[in-house]
Amino acid sequence: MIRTAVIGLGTMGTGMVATLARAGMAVSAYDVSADQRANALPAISAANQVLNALGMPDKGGDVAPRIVDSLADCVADADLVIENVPEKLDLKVEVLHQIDALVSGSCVLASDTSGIPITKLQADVSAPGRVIGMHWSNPPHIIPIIEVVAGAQTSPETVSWMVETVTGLNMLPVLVKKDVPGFVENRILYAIMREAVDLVEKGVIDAESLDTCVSWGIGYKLAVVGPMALLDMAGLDIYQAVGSYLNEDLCARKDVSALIAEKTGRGDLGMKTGGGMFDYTPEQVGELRAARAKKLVAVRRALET
Ligand SMILES: NC(=O)C1=CN([C@@H]2O[C@H](COP(=O)(O)OP(=O)(O)OC[C@H]3O[C@@H](n4cnc5c(N)ncnc54)[C@H](O)[C@@H]3O)[C@@H](O)[C@H]2O)C=CC1
Ligand SMILES: Cc1ncc(C(=O)O)c(C(=O)O)c1O
Repeated sequence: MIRTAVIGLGTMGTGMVATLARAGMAVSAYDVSADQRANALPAISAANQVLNALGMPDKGGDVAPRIVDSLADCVADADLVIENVPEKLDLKVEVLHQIDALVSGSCVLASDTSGIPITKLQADVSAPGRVIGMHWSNPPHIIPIIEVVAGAQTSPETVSWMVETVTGLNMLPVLVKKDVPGFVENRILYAIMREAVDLVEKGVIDAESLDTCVSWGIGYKLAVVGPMALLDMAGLDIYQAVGSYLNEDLCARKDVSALIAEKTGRGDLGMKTGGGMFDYTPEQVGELRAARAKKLVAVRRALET
């Protein structure tokens, strides 16, 4: 049995814990915040309900995840530690450094970073060969892909072990061949996000209609026909013709838009604070999560056929 420790129980941590436990791993989890630790078990239980709806085999039996109040206790005896703290380079380097001092020489240190190059995260660790990117997608218990990313010093054995481990979770490992910022998934997502925010900011479309356009247009289509296959479906001549006047007009700003900077500056971070691009009551947050999970389960079922 693989013993896994999850560090950070925010948006990503609890669904991850449910997925790992479900696959038969012994899971312990830690968050620096007592509130987050207190809220973790109900969130893990909600994720488990979704895994039931997905028909995921339960290899975990009676072994419930342990939520602990010290990092040392959490990672003691772990074969795999998944770092899942906020996306700040210094914080991640510090947390990995602390974990490194607490684990055995064979423990794999994985990071769920959204796109910080793994080469930067392994620089301050005693055995950099065991550090690897394990990038889940939100909600982590529903979206089946996990990007596996080697840094410059990651060993081939760690990469093979991670690919096998991800497969054992009933997830789809996607091996990223170069340690580029954002890996693959977020390079694509952030190209879309930059253009989407720019269109709303410029008043070309309102936020709600933008979502309708993307979800029922390219979102729906790309789930079935990936971008490379879509080129062939549309015709490369069409892409050549449209790209030759459109590419130069697309948003190419290097900073993050003022609209987002203003909102984050005010603490409007989205569902976790009750307001972001849209507003939410606590009840609506719960209802939206459940409704979206139900739809994602149905779509995944349909796509798997
Ligand atoms: N939110 C998303 O859609 C996705 C996020 N990620 C990445 O996953 C990581 C975590 O993201 P979220 O869960 O969204 O963040 P979050 O802010 O919701 O949760 C982070 C948690 O880490 C805890 N924490 C902070 N410092 C800590 C420390 N020293 N030790 C233990 N716990 C600590 C916080 O209390 C918080 O509960 C980030 O690197 C993020 O970029 C990856 C995929 C998707
Ligand atoms: C806005 C945003 N940023 C990062 C990620 C990620 O995959 O790291 C996600 C996600 O959906 O998983 C995201 O929505």
